[in-house]
Amino acid sequence: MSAVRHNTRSPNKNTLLKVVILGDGGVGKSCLMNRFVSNQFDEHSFHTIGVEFLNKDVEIDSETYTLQIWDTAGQERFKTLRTPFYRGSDICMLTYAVDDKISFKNLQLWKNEFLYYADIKENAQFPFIVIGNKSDVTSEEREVTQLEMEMWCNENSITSCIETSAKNASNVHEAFKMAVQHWLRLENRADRNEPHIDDTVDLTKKSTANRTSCCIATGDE
Ligand SMILES: Nc1nc2c(ncn2[C@@H]2O[C@H](COP(=O)(O)OP(=O)(O)OP(=O)(O)O)[C@@H](O)[C@H]2O)c(=O)[nH]1
Repeated sequence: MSAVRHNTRSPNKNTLLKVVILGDGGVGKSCLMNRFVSNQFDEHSFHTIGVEFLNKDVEIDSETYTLQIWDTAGQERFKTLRTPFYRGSDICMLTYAVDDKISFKNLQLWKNEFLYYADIKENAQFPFIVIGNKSDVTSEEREVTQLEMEMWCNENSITSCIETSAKNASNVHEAFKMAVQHWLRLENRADRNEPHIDDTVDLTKKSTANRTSCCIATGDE
């Protein structure tokens, strides 16, 4: 499986994207999915066992994308139930809770687990997005700053991150939209680099590959 799949979009057909949400148990993965898909929030959400998925359409630049969102069980004891579902993912949301430093420190483990079980080469470009959920908590309860999130992303070459609250619906829609936009950037880049059969290669010309740089967005777009 390639890290970024070749674009097969056609004008009348929705693009189906598999989005997997990973992170420690209790950071709010199920609540994020339910807020996004059904605009509902459950104060007493139960732990997920294995995986669950829901579909939701998003529109970006007049194109519709169907997101197949996979909510996984964050607890260690469910590892063998969740990891078989990583393969074929188009987007990975690495999630922590801003009032839980350990869940933030564990992002590295989640990233590694995803790369391993999705069978993606370490150095391949893959659309990861980091989500700091529970941004509604008080400043006394907060254990991870936005700056710490941005620094971690920089160190890990992740260009998209955002703080959300599934509870008060802040930035939830934006997070999923940002994830698709990130996927599109990599997809378009892969398209540009795709050689065409009738291309003539000028070996005397130096490469001027026009790499777009993307920036971290941490608030409303
Ligand atoms: N304050 C606050 N609480 C939240 C938010 N999102 C989720 N919660 C609460 O956090 C708890 C865990 O939420 P879940 O969505 O079940 O967490 P999860 O990451 O899916 O957990 P696992 O299924 O065990 O992996 C629940 O009590 C939610 O009500 C949020 O944005 N803010």
